[in-house]
Amino acid sequence: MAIEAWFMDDSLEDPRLPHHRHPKELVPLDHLAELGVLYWRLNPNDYENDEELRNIREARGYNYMDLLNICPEKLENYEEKLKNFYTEHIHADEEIRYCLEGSGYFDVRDKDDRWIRIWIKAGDLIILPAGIYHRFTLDTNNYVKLMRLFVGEPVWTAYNRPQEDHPARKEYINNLTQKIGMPLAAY
Ligand SMILES: CSCCC(=O)C(=O)O
Ligand SMILES: [Fe+2]
Repeated sequence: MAIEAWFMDDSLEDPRLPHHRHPKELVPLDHLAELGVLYWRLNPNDYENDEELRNIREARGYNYMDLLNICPEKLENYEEKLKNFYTEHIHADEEIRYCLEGSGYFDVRDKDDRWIRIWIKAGDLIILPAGIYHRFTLDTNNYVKLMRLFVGEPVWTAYNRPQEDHPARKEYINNLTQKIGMPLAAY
């Protein structure tokens, strides 16, 4: 089954709940592609020898790789990190995450500033473009093991919203406007 994504409700309940709207409003993958979010489904078993992953890394220049276990036992400053992950932010570079075990939610803002929740599970590799507002939370399963990829020396700096004057944000909005072919008054 492909990755699932949906528009979120406005409730302030526990972020680890799904936060579907009622009735559910699912978001098709091509809608995510319009926002510059890319996605692959890979085989997470034996990822060290996976040719598909190797090809993606080669094609996109992802020479840096590390693994991140998000659970209280394995992640230092667990609470604080999770709080930061769930604070809306952008980066100057792509955010590339490959889920090897467990699951979690990447929330991204669409062109109308609505939250889209993307549910990633083992085998899902997603790329968020530089400059897209996003955040991350675990789901009620409370565990994820992620591979992080990067071009060159990794920079994980998060710039919290608002960042309308950040060059990466400006460029992102520019690309988005060109893709859609009309000005975005809201920005
Ligand atoms: C740890 S995965 C996702 C959290 C995030 O957005 C980030 O690391 O910048
Ligand atoms: Fe991020």
